[in-house]
Amino acid sequence: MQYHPVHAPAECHDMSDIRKEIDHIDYTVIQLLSVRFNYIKAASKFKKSTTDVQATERFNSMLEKRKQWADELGLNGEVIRTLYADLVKYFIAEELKEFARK
Ligand SMILES: O=C(O)C(=O)C[C@]1(C(=O)O)C=C[C@@H](O)C=C1
Repeated sequence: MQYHPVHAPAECHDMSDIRKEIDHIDYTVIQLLSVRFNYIKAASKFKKSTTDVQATERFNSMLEKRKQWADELGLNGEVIRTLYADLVKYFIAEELKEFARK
């Protein structure tokens, strides 16, 4: 992902600069989560059962990959894994609602 900061971390003059960047980063992350959510809702079209919606094998491999990516990028992989597990459980609940509507 390309993120274009106004100030790089080392160029921030004060906490206001720091917090503006943090707000901008988090808004970008949440925008992308909302884009991700649209794909989740579209996924239910291709699923034949609630077991397909839950896709446990993909759920587990997807979490492992995020953990690996996080570790490679200097974050705590376990923390990111837990964060994604919580997030995607919410997405699965929404996908199940979408599946029930079709
Ligand atoms: O890959 C799928 O089958 C999806 O529905 C997407 C997704 C995800 O959010 O990444 C959601 C539910 C499944 O548990 C696995 C993955």
